[in-house]
Amino acid sequence: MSLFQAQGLVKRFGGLTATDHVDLDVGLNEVHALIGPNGAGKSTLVNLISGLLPVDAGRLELDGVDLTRLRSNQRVKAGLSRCFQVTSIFRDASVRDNLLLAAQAHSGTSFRFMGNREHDHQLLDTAMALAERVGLQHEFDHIAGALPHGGQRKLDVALALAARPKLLLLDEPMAGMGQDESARMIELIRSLRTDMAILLIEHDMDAVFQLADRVTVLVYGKVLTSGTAAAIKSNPEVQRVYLGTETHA
Ligand SMILES: Nc1ncnc2c1ncn2[C@@H]1O[C@H](COP(=O)(O)OP(=O)(O)OP(=O)(O)O)[C@@H](O)[C@H]1O
Repeated sequence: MSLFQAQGLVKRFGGLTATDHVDLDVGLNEVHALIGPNGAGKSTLVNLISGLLPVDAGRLELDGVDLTRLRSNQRVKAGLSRCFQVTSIFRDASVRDNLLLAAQAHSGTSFRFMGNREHDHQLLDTAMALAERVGLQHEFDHIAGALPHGGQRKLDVALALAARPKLLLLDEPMAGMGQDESARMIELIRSLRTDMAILLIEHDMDAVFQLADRVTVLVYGKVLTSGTAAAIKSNPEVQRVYLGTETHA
């Protein structure tokens, strides 16, 4: 039984069908990558899943909860967190303050019976634990906007983790990174899968094939094929329509 299921998703922009009856499922602790050439509909699909765009048809379910008509913030509460292609951090605030805000936002009613001091300590512990989770504990007091690009992406991941997601959507986490930063991000993503499932949209095929258990290939809004990373890598049709075009690009 899958943790997450999308069934028959459709999204039209005028005459263009950007998402054409897409089915997708992600299992517990699975890293599932979504790939496809530019304009294939990856971002649209992620926007439908996270609730940024309403679906025209289809159904979304996470851990038995129907997400289809829920707003983005309700989907976060149901266990769906998202990192953005463009980082969503507060650049002028410290790593600590970014994480404190996120911890506060997701603290819900769990601190209801605590005094103010105890509450503040608990939030600080949570913020530090999040920093440690992504390897930013030594940059805790640094200004977020002054972190190197890879550090900012890690902070973005930590902000998404504050919601304690069951499914984490990562939209091009390796974008704009050099080789060393990419390698560290790959390690981080690999370490997260013990706690959650991950849907990864990524152009870096090396990263995709290092991380993904399964891969779904989108072309012109439709699922071309879906399978294990090894099966996708050796699929001649995928090589022709996607990997081949990447090589030539
Ligand atoms: N808001 C919108 N209004 C109209 N057309 C849109 C809109 N968003 C996306 N599209 C179109 O839908 C199609 C899919 O776009 P989408 O951005 O989802 O693809 P993508 O696979 O994420 O591409 P990329 O890899 O370049 O980010 C494209 O033809 C795009 O022009």
